[in-house]
Amino acid sequence: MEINILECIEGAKQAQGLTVIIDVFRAFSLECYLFHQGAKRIIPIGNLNQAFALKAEHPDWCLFGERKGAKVDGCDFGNSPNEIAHLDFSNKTIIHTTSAGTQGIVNAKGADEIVTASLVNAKAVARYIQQKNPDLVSIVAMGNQGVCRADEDLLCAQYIKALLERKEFRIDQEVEALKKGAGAKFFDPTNLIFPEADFALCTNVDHFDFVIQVTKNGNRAYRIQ
Ligand SMILES: O=C(O)[C@H](CS(=O)(=O)O)OP(=O)(O)O
Repeated sequence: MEINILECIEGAKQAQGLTVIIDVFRAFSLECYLFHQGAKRIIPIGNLNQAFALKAEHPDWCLFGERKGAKVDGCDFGNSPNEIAHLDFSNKTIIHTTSAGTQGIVNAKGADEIVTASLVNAKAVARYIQQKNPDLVSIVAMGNQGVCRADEDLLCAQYIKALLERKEFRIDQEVEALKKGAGAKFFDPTNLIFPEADFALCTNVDHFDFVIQVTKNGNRAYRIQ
């Protein structure tokens, strides 16, 4: 099995084989919580206008929209797992558009198959890949706004690669280090966009035992396994 780590939207464009699109802070952590809280399916969207048009056609669907970390005006929710904690999304269809995560999905046009990942379901994703045993795996760390490196996404990519290669990886230590690095924004009292509680929710390593798979045409995501 050949495993390549790629980064950002440009990396997603190059991805081939079984492709893992990673966004730890916060898109694909949020999606795990949404499925855990009952969501039926998620529609990943790149373009905001398209997301609003879909919501207008289906007013009962929930629209989650984020740009530069902030909730987009007119959306039902932003990108924060804390914002939706304890809400019931049973049987709901979710429209999700974000700066980085969903951009990765819509740009991974060369992928044979797409699954998303974050620290909260990394081990489940590695197990899924091991079961499928593809020749080629592309792991894409989506980064900040899809254009520059985010340490938490690269960390998750390296963790999944280490699991696939059965190598030791000190994930707890690395997550702790994020508090003073890429995750410091969650602890900055002047920052009103990233709630502190999101850090713990997004770094709850291997909390979920399921995988999120995107359909071949890239326009629906479902919880599998
Ligand atoms: O909402 C988020 O946490 C991020 C913001 S940024 O674009 O990465 O700075 O969006 P996401 O698409 O979840 O990475």
